[in-house]
Amino acid sequence: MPTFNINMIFTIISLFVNYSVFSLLIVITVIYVTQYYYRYFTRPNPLPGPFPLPILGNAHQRIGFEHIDWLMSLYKKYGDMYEINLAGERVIILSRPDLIENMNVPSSKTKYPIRNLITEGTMEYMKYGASGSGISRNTDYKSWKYNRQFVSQAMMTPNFNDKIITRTIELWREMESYWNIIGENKELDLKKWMSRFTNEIIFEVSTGVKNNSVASYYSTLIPENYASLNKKEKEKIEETEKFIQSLEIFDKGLIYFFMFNKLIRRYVPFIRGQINNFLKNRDYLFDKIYNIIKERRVEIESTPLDQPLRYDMLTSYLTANTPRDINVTKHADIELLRPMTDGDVFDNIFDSLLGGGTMSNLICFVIYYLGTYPEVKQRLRQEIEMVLGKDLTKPITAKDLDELQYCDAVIKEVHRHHPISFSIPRVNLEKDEVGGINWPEKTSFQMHYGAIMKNKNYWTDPEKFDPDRFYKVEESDKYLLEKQHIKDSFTIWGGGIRICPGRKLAMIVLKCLVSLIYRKYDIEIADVNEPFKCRSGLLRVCKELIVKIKPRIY
Ligand code: HEM
Repeated sequence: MPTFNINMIFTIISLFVNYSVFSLLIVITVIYVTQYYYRYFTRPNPLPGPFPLPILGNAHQRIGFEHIDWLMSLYKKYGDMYEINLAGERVIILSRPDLIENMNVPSSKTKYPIRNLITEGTMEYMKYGASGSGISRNTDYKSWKYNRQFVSQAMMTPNFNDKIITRTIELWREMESYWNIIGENKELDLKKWMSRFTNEIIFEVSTGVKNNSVASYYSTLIPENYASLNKKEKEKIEETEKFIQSLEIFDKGLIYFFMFNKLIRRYVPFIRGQINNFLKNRDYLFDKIYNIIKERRVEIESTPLDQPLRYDMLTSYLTANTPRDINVTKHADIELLRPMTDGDVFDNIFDSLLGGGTMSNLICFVIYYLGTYPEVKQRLRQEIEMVLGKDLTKPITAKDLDELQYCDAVIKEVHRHHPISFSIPRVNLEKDEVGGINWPEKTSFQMHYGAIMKNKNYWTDPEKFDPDRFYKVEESDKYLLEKQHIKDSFTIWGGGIRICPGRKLAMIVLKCLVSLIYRKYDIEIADVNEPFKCRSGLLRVCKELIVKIKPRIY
């Protein structure tokens, strides 16, 4: 079957010059559709999956579903290995541990060093070049490695864990003081508080600047306080709030650029409106972050050489491989010795800010589950008391956090049951065999953990919520399947060389905050009969969590 190029289209147009535009459109459509289905029916390694439409692929079948539920319903219909087509890209969905074992190899020799190909949608939304930059969407191994070393290094700086713990405790005390003023009988949207909390921590770690997002949010809730502020203070609060909201809007927009191709994004009326709003929001957000970078660059340049620079990720990126370099570890690889481009610095900071948002969702999920499983909350409290003692003011240490093993198990079980990262992409840069089939290089796969983490062949009674399946498993015979399979069938952070570099930081903040809250307070879900308000695009996020916070009765 020949491919139709522009000359042939002109020839066809000249043939039909006497016909109406309408007839011409019909002919072009027939040619396009025939060619589309010719390609579809002759594709290599056809797999079961929903039947696609030209231009739309399978996007129309997803309408009315959350992404996580759509993938799950297709899994139930088509099995462990099926294919979908979104924005013109064929994606193979894998829902069994043995199908994905090659994808999480923690070695530079992995055939799967990248997550996604840079699509035309990613290029538009992220304003990327062909290989991306920074870390998470980078498709060039050397450039990814170069960027990743700085994030890994930041997490390894001396006292990093202690600093995060101290900052989490400080910010918790501040947030607690606001909650106490608001009073125990008021309903709060915990999701809003948690996004500000995690954003403030991650913003400070990444940029070295305090953005006071918790205090700003509090001010917006108390009209008398807000009214007493001067114009400049109000503007600052509004700006901080706008920034947090725009990160959430950006996140929400991602799926549109993965699902719909340019034609749909540009010309389908309802979608076009949404896309324009997402792009406007993106421009605001990117400008804000670029300005932060520019300002810090000027500060560094105007700091005399004999004065030390403070340590934060942004300063580490801006000074990398320059005479002002504050990084302790230097690489021997000559190609890793260049200063960072603005694009790299931007993407690395942006990745961290998005990671902060993810943390707030997992905290909300944990709090929701603890609110609905009182016996689990009770056991968690016993552990917190055992590890931290009865003095409610005693600061938490890194050693305490290590000992909070049941807390660890609760977080894991919440994520198994209600995952944020339910489907993690991988692309092979070399041919590989998956499921007994040979796949050419640059095939897009998704490791469908949403299904893997609920598969009865790997999990005992998988629908049951029970943190014990992660707690001292080796010491009991209750969860034999888990004993054998957890390593390959569970994840929060992904795996292999692209595993989340923020996982240690996220676990510290999560465990710290859970202990600080539950040792002193009770969180009641306002309406336990209401479904948990979440949505899912590429990740599952909490939309709202209305609670009442009450001091604990001993
Ligand atoms: C509860 C919070 C978080 C969850 C559930 C989470 C989850 C994930 C997952 C599943 C991946 C993909 C890994 C893979 O492909 O195998 C990832 C990648 C990544 N995460 Fe996180 N993350 C969280 C917090 C953070 C934080 C706080 C940061 C910032 C410091 C961060 C920075 C990143 C980056 C930069 C990547 C890309 C890594 C690469 O491509 O090399 N994440 N995360």
